Amino acid sequence: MKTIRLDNVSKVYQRHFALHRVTTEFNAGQLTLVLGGNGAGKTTLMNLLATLEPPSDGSIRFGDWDFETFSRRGRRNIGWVSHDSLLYPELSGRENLEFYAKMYGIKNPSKTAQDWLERIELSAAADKRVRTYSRGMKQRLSIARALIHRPALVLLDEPMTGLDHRSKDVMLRIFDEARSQGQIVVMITHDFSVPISMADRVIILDQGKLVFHDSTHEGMNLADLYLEKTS
Ligand SMILES: Nc1ncnc2c1ncn2[C@@H]1O[C@H](COP(=O)(O)OP(=O)(O)OP(=O)(O)O)[C@@H](O)[C@H]1O
Repeated sequence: MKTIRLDNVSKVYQRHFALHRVTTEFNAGQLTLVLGGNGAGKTTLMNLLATLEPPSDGSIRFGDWDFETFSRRGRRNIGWVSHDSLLYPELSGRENLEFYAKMYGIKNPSKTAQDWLERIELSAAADKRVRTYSRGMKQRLSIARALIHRPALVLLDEPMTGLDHRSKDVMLRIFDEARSQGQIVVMITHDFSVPISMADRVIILDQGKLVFHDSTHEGMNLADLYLEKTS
């Protein structure tokens, strides 16, 4: 999947526009940061991209597929990191990853799990139960859980909030890898310590409208300014 294209997309809840005529696209090999204050429509946008709910109006195309087809046949191509880690606390980190690898039908689940444990720097704690992990360790494992099947679309809802430096560094490296492997990466953040420069593109939502999108260096600086003003 090379591009996800939104054309005049609106989402209405009880006569309230959570999103209002949003037109934009997300491309393979790009990391897009989605910014905006409370109630701006960020979560609604993620829910539409994850095909959890359809738009009220407008169209979303996932590569060659329309929304309906992608929601029936394409969900396997999504990796989502949200507030729910979807990890099993009584299993070890390794067991969690092996479980998900098997669920996705990955050929060599043990080796794949081990590779991921190394990439997220959790080899030493691999056989401890997840309930004993720190927040940062859980979050790193949760990223590996979401990306283990190499989804074409990676949705990240505030993945960096409250993380220690080491975990942040690991996350940034994993996002970079995802981008260089041609995945479409979309990340919501409220965390103003996330470097804007890590993104290829920034979009800002305000009361459901897309008020800013840019991928140039100057644009990134403007987005930085916006963040300073609104934080
Ligand atoms: N299921 C729903 N039913 C009714 N209204 C909703 C629903 N989901 C979202 N909204 C409304 O749509 C608007 C956008 O909400 P959304 O959660 O997408 O914003 P957000 O940018 O993610 O905000 P936050 O950062 O506070 O989570 C808000 O006014 C919200 O109250």
